[in-house]
Amino acid sequence: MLHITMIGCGAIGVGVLELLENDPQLCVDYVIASEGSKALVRQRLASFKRPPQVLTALPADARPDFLVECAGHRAIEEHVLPALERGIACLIVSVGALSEVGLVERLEAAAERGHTRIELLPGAIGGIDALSAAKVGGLDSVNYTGRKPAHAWKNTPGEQACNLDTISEATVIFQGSAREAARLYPKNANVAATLSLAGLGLDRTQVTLIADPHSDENVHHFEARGAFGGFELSLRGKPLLANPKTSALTVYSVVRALGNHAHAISI
Ligand SMILES: NC(=O)C1=CN([C@@H]2O[C@H](COP(=O)(O)OP(=O)(O)OC[C@H]3O[C@@H](n4cnc5c(N)ncnc54)[C@H](O)[C@@H]3O)[C@@H](O)[C@H]2O)C=CC1
Ligand SMILES: O=C([O-])CC(=O)C(=O)O
Repeated sequence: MLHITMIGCGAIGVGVLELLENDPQLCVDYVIASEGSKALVRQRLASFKRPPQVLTALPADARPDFLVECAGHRAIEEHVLPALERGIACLIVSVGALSEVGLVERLEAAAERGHTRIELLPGAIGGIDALSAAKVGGLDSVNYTGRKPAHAWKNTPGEQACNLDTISEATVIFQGSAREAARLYPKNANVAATLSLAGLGLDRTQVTLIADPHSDENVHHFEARGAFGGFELSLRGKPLLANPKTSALTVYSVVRALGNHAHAISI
């Protein structure tokens, strides 16, 4: 059985725990929550058959097989970097955080010192295997379009680009590089950052973001061209009820990654 520690227990974390509850090969022993959310997280986990212990930091003597981050940028600084130094393999969901200058290098250095590894999860997007394989032969272009319901862009610069409450048709709220998208839309930058890291990097990956008052899905579309030929992928993700900015596929992506480590055959 693999022993897991999970950082963050919001929309993704709870979804993952629900799906792992009856898995005999995976056990989440600890959930790391921020001090202010500990009580709420304990309440969320009260109905679980084998609720993990809720702590604010990994105990010094704990040695989980994997630490899974489902919390955000600050959690990478607070928990992932120290865990890597301790030799604990980490799975990261908040890939958008890696757009911060220098963070990729710091994660690599910490993993090297701890003789361990970091796995960036595909989360809400698919086709990352094909894109990163295509990169080996050389890529010419990667263009990504993210289309979400208008209300999913609340509290972002999308509010300055248009009136999200009254637009009557799909409206482009951003066009530019993945680096600029990550700077302006840090909470919606995970897919753009994942495509950039797998493909052409933050400066050469082109991003368009759209607020669509008629959509109830998070639609991720990208087109890649290079020596391998070309491909395009459109993924219409259902948002999670608990957080409409997050697609349900992200939860399944975490469960798949953990299952691949636990089971004899990985796919
Ligand atoms: N790779 C991808 O495709 C996707 C990645 N994400 C990312 O996953 C992360 C989690 O998403 P959701 O579960 O929807 O968010 P959420 O807001 O529902 O839950 C996040 C939880 O993490 C906790 N948290 C925040 N900082 C923490 C810290 N320093 N230590 C411990 N706990 C902390 C919060 O209290 C909250 O309970 C976000 O960073 C989001 O951007 C979300 C969707 C797709
Ligand atoms: O669809 C999702 O779950 C998240 C998303 O757009 C992003 O962070 O890039």
